[in-house]
Amino acid sequence: MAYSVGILGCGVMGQSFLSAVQKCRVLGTAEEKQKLPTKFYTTNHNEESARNVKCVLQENIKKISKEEQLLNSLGFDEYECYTGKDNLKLIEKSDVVLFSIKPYQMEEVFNQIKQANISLDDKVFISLVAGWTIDSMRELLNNKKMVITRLMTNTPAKFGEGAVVVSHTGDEELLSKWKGRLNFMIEQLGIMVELPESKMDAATALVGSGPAFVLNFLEAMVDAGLKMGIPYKESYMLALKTVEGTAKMGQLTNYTHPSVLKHQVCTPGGTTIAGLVEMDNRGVKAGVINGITEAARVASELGKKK
Ligand SMILES: NC(=O)C1=CN([C@@H]2O[C@H](COP(=O)(O)OP(=O)(O)OC[C@H]3O[C@@H](n4cnc5c(N)ncnc54)[C@H](OP(=O)(O)O)[C@@H]3O)[C@@H](O)[C@H]2O)C=CC1
Ligand SMILES: O=C(O)[C@@H]1CCC=N1
Repeated sequence: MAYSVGILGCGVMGQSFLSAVQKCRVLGTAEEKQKLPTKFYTTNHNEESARNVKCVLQENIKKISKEEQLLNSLGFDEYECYTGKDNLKLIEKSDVVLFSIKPYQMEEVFNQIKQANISLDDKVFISLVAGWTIDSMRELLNNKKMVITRLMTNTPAKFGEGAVVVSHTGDEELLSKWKGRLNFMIEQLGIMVELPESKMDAATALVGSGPAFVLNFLEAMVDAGLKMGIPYKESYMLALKTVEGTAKMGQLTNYTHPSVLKHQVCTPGGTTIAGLVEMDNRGVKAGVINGITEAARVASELGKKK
């Protein structure tokens, strides 16, 4: 069944979502493409950003296909970019609506939707918005039946390299109709796990904010290389490959506990244990744990600030 997707708030994350889905639309098999939307609508706050979304996506396609193809030659039946004033038009035209506006913009937009009296039972709402619970969305919409999915991912999702946490809710019959297609579309963002919605604030901290934490560590590694006289580019390349290689090693050893892999690097009386002890003295590990749990605490507060 052909279906349409509207991205309400097509900024950093909305564009990441579109880029990942678009990549499969361009490169996927015929069977895969059948599970993806054929029509896309997007809204942005202002006219210039709305126009820019189309340019960004056209550029993406050129990069993926390495050919001068046009959006409409790639199996997109329809593609339109609106401004925030047309959010209701986007919702009316879309079977699935992805909300990727900021948390403080949600209440106004949801009130607009409620006042417009659009029939919602056959629509699917997906929210990427940190802190907003499914219950709070259902309450504002006064709808108990429709499928509402919460999604948390991160900026690497743009390249299909995201970590994704998803929770689906809604009427059982509607869910069974949609779940397969929604999961296939969402899997284009990266590795996906389904968890209860109660874990979404934790996911927001670990996954959503995660790239910034990893980049903070990476920046420190690059700076350390520079301090020891390694030129910037070489320092960045080496630090990046060390992070990437270590991440892959975790996967390739079937998720062997990090402490076991860490032990393999430590020569008695050697460099690594000296470095680790110094980092422990400076509270690096406790700082990371406290930083991530503090991010989760803030996530739990975001939906309450109305
Ligand atoms: N950034 C991240 O790493 C992650 C963010 N999130 C969540 O994703 C959501 C979006 O974040 P992010 O993409 O970073 O934010 P951005 O500011 O990049 O995107 C928000 C978009 O919403 C548009 N917008 C604003 N008001 C309206 C309106 N009334 N109607 C329609 N569109 C509107 C803006 O338009 P314009 O371009 O014209 O300003 C903008 O493009 C947030 O809720 C955040 O919690 C989740 C995971 C990771
Ligand atoms: O910083 C934030 O609030 C958002 C949510 C996760 C990543 N960015």
